[in-house]
Amino acid sequence: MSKAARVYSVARVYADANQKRPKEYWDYENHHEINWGDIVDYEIISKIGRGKYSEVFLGVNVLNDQECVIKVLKPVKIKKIYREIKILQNLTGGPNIVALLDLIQDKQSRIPALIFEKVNNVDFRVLYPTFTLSDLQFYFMQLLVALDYCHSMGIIHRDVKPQNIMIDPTEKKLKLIDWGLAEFYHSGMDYNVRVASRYHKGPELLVNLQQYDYSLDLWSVGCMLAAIVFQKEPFFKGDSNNDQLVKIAKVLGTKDLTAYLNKYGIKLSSEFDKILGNYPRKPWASFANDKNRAMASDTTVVDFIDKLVRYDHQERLTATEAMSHKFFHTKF
Ligand SMILES: Nc1ncnc2c1ncn2[C@@H]1O[C@H](COP(=O)(O)OP(=O)(O)OP(=O)(O)O)[C@@H](O)[C@H]1O
Repeated sequence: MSKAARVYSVARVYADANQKRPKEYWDYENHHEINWGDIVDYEIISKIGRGKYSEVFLGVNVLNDQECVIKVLKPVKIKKIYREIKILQNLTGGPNIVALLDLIQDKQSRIPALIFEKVNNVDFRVLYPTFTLSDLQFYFMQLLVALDYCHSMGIIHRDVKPQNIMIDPTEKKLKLIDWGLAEFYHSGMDYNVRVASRYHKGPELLVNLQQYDYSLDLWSVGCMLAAIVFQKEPFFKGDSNNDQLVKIAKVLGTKDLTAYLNKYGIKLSSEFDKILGNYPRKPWASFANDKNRAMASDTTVVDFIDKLVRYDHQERLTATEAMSHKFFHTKF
């Protein structure tokens, strides 16, 4: 991230969230006090996941017999590690945010590991197909509560996707995890667009609009909701980053994409000349079919998707606005 020569986009909400807080809150490169816990307090039980940046284990805290999740970081830039830790320290205790319980470090390799509360997650490929509109209302509200909280704390998650949302349906609990790509928002900064996973990348990332903000996370929420409602997982399935934009344009149309680029003075890379056609806007109703009719025929949920899945990041509902949408105030 770097200071921009031209400021062309500023967040509609929480633009000064970090500016009004002390430097120690957001300056993760220069302010990092870590009180390392004791590695002997934890034992590994089994491996539960492997990400790009870590290996994740189910563990136990032998002092209190509590299960936990141990995320052993792979060697990455130390700045990225400090950023994830600082963000987790700032957000732990917040609603529907996974709690960081401890930090440990291997004595020899000095490799750090993060200890988290464990969520009895049910895989989204199993869970989402069982959802009713009333479940969607409940869990998407919980997700928005988490996002509104992190945004109000000046933090963009930048990797919202089903794999990073842990849901325990028995306890009706949702936790937003994986803050490894999250970043502090400062207005007038140019950010790296190589964030989020392809299917959930907002148009801003795909057209190289670097002054994006919290609204990036709301695009990803819209993609997730559209995938469930229309039973099309993922909703936009690009074969590459450029193809991802083409897939989006085949739904939202080329005209609105051009208007978006013009509004912020962005020029599309010439790589798109050969692959981007002139597509009309596809009405949401055209995604309804016999299989998804139960949900896709509800006008409130479709209107909600429509207000999230917008090219223009400033047009999308903010997390606060989303929570007031009539979808959440309808009795199903
Ligand atoms: N608190 C938790 N409770 C239960 N399971 C968890 C928890 N934290 C992580 N996991 C599991 O471990 C996986 C990887 O965790 P995480 O996303 O934090 O790692 P990552 O290396 O950043 O992953 P990626 O490269 O996919 O972004 C998750 O998708 C999830 O299945």
